[in-house]
Amino acid sequence: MNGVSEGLIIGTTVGVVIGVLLAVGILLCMRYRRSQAQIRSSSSRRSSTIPIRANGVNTCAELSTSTTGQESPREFEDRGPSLWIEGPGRKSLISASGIPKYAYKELQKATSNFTKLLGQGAFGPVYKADMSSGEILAVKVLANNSKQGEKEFQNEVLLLGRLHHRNLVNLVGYCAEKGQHILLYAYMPNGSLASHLYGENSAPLRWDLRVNIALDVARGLEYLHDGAVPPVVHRDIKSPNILLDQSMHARVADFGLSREEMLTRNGANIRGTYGYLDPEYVSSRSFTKKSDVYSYGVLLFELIAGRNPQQGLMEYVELAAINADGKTGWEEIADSRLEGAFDVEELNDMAAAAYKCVSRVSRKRPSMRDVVQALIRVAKHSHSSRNHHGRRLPPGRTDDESVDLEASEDQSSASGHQRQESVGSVSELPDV
Ligand SMILES: Nc1ncnc2c1ncn2[C@@H]1O[C@H](COP(=O)(O)OP(=O)(O)OP(=O)(O)O)[C@@H](O)[C@H]1O
Repeated sequence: MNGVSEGLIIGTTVGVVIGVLLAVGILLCMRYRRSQAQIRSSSSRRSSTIPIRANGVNTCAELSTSTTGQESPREFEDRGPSLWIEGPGRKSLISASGIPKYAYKELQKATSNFTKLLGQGAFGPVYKADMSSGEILAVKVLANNSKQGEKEFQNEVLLLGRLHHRNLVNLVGYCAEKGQHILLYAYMPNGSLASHLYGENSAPLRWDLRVNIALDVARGLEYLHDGAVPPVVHRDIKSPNILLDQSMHARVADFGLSREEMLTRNGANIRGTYGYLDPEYVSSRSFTKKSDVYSYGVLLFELIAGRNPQQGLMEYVELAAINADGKTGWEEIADSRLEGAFDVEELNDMAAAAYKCVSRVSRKRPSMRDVVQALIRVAKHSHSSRNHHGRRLPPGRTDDESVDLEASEDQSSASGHQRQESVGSVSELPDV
């Protein structure tokens, strides 16, 4: 009898424990579901505050899983539907496709009432902002008088919220208050490539840094052309739009913003910057990825020659091309500030790639994917000769690039591209 009552007690206790555990489990499950639903509705409320306007090539609906996008939103999304970020005095919910909205007052304080001017661009002034969280941002206030301000704002907020790459100046927030349209970007402490190439107070850029910058920009553009779906055409690649971060990595800025149209002498409207404009675009008015490739070729020649188009860069290039057969002999246009400290083979390979990019016939220009592969080989050569002659890594730049270069090579061979190992492999680019 004793045995029976003991069994009854044990059975009842086990039953009660299981019941309690089940009840707690169900409760936790319900709370979790409710919090997920709240997050979802809150994030969709936030997304709906972002003005959306699908508008041709400069709009991006979704990103592909392209291997070129090291920081692709797909990766971001895979970590969960949304992330919370917290800073002193504010709490923002970031949805996978959205970006945080900042209060005008907060920006007013961080920019000392919009007095810390970094510079003035075609879209309006850019200020440095010291946020209370300790973050430093660049705040671009879109000019009120800009006819296209609203459209550009809508384009960029929507587009940049979805584009993430380490070679792009990523949008980190926006503000739409008091009739103002403001874009917030990561602050690039080393300024623009133009300021390094042409600034009187800047030390000359070393050759190995120029090679790295060329590859960084090519990767940023490759991501825009081949990683974004639908593809994004930049339309204004030039040295002032290439910014350098704290490690001297280059990042492409100002994409998604459509510049005010310029009037040509014959009265027709074109967009972009003189000297970088694809001649085919000027005659056909049709801007394509290959028009970006042309502007990128001009930028490569800027890196080589230390001159900009306003200083007669392309005339200089055409003169040199007469002697250079397109592949060798480019050293005669090398920037005098380099004082001969460059590898002739690397310079010729970079110039040969640049020359193909600036072909007058767009279909003869390489894709950015091909340019990246050619520049990887130049950069690899540059890295290995630096290692051979003792390490001379730029300040802040680590040797992890060599790992990156390997990874990208693997990707190209995985996708069936057969590449030869010599530096002279730019010959694989289409002939001009
Ligand atoms: N994220 C940033 N970090 C640091 N400085 C920046 C940043 N964005 C812009 N700047 C600086 O602010 C100034 C204005 O930049 P903006 O991009 O508006 O115009 P721009 O590229 O000089 O000219 P344009 O608008 O004609 O292309 C430039 O000196 C630029 O280097």
